[in-house]
Amino acid sequence: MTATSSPSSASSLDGAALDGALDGAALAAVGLRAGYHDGRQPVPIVGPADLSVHRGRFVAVLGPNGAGKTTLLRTLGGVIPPLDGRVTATTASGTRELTKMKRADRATHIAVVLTDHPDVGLLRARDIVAIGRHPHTGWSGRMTARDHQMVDDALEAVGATHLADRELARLSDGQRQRVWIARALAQEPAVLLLDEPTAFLDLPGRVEAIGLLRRLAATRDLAVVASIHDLDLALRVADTAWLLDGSGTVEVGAPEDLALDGAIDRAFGRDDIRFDLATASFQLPVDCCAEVSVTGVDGRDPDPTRALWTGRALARAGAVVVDRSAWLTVEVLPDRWRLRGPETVECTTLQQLAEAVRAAGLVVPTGDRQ
Ligand SMILES: Nc1ncnc2c1ncn2[C@@H]1O[C@H](COP(=O)(O)OP(=O)(O)OP(=O)(O)O)[C@@H](O)[C@H]1O
Repeated sequence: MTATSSPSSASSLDGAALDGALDGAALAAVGLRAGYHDGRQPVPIVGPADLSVHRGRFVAVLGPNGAGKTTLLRTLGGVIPPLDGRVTATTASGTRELTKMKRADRATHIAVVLTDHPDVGLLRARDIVAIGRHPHTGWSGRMTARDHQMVDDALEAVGATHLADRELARLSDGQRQRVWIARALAQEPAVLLLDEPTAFLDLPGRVEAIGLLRRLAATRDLAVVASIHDLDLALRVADTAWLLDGSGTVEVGAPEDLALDGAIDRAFGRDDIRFDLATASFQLPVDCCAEVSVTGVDGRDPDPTRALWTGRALARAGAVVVDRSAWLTVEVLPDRWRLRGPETVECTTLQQLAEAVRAAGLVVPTGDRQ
């Protein structure tokens, strides 16, 4: 894992160091400090950080509320200038600093999808996507056959061809999000930056949106960088995570490395809510009232899927599953559960099992729970 909180800043970097740091990245930041101005006073939120993303890769920007994800993405997209350091783009014509690129040139390399979309009145989806062609159409704004083809292509890439002639205002949140992504694709960028692309979507919609971004990264050779609040989803699909902990530090690494290293828990965990490595999820605190061993038929290993959901129901009931023999045993059978304790209880649902464990666990004096 690369911790990127090094105190280097752009002022201390010469050209060679900069080139070394880029290493062919489609977008890179060296010694970057991102933040805002309070009057004339700069207020750094993120950095100093060295970051880079290559084409074909999917980076998830993670961190708790207010950690600076939006500020970082806006800075990387050239929407706001860095407080310090450099953001550079590597195109076919070489590596250039973002702040020195013409706006149209930047727009053909980097497309940004933020959360605050403009009010587009009665424009149809196709009209919105066509706006993405502006960096290519020049001052006349006249669309060629190729431009129209690119609009169709972008709509198709996000699965929104059937929405082309619908007014944006009449689409669902998920459909609208697809159109905004299509507009960004119509720019034919190498880098796609998205701020919370799954906001307002239901769970299947979020899975679908993240799947789409991952597919776009692979099939269109795009460098995709997206801030995502769905930690579980992000940890599963991102090639790399940029983890912001709110102190300015950005930890960079494979999601699994960041999890094992404890960085995810450090960034998100609170006194009573911890990131549990065994389940890759946040665990709510429960008052443990009983230890339970879980077995399959005749003491054999249980079916892993049924055991997983059994463990969840037991945890909710305040029981902790242990690997040794315990005062309570749950036998996971193909069609039911058998709880052995002070008495044996047959349960046909996990709801019944949870209730039975609660009842059994509560009568055990703490000192007797070995
Ligand atoms: N222009 C600004 N003026 C004042 N404060 C700002 C400005 N821009 C950002 N901030 C502050 O910087 C911090 C980081 O904001 P940012 O929106 O980047 O966080 P975030 O990680 O995207 O949060 P969330 O997950 O809630 O969207 C916040 O405390 C925010 O209030």
